Amino acid sequence: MLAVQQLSHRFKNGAEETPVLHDIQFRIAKGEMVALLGSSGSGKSTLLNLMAGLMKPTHGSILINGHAIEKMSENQLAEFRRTQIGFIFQSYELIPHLTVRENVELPLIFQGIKAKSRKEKAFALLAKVGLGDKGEMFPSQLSGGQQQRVSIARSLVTSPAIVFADEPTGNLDTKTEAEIIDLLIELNVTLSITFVIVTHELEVAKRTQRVIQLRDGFLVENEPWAGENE
Ligand SMILES: Nc1ncnc2c1ncn2[C@@H]1O[C@H](COP(=O)(O)OP(=O)(O)OP(=O)(O)O)[C@@H](O)[C@H]1O
Repeated sequence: MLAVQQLSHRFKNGAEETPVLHDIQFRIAKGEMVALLGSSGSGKSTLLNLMAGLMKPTHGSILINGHAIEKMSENQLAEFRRTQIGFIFQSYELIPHLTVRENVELPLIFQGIKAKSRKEKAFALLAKVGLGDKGEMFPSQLSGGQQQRVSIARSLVTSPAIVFADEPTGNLDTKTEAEIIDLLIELNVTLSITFVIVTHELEVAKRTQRVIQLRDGFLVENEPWAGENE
């Protein structure tokens, strides 16, 4: 489903070059839930941006469902991201003047899906994330955990091949964090969604099936998680 092959990346600022990722290699199978773990500055965001096609790597390849995304044109990439990739952000990134339902529908508008079908899909997903009765409220009327549930519903509405979550519980208290991870696990199991969860928290990584760990831009661990899968 996702294959990262001999991936290296360096940032260039004038004459100065900053090597950030070094010969990264791993695979993620369909339906896996993987944590990308590493401390601040280890290269997680850079790797995420490369896997999501937001940047081109200096060297190497990223294949999603057999498509080498670094070879795509900007237009192809934009279309690929819209249809195949879901995103969940630390700060939810909901549009404040749209209702919860309209926020979830938004990715479908860009796909030209008709209003009735959009609404049905949005409500079905809101019910799945436990917000079936909140569709006509505005994001500011919801708690942080509920807003993150909306953003999770939005990430799934296009039925993407893979969902990238960037520190999805970074703004939440411990109890809400556990509830959001519970929800992601449930969605992973019931809908076979492939999730990559970027985190610097070991507690979050421990709940996933597998951890891919970065240290100073090198892969240090890429094994099935041996420990407690609470
Ligand atoms: N545009 C850029 N130009 C130069 N260096 C950069 C650039 N973006 C990131 N870096 C450097 O790359 C390294 C990895 O950064 P990255 O943001 O990928 O780490 P991270 O693990 O996501 O950290 P955090 O958890 O703090 O977000 C850091 O040393 C950072 O300073």
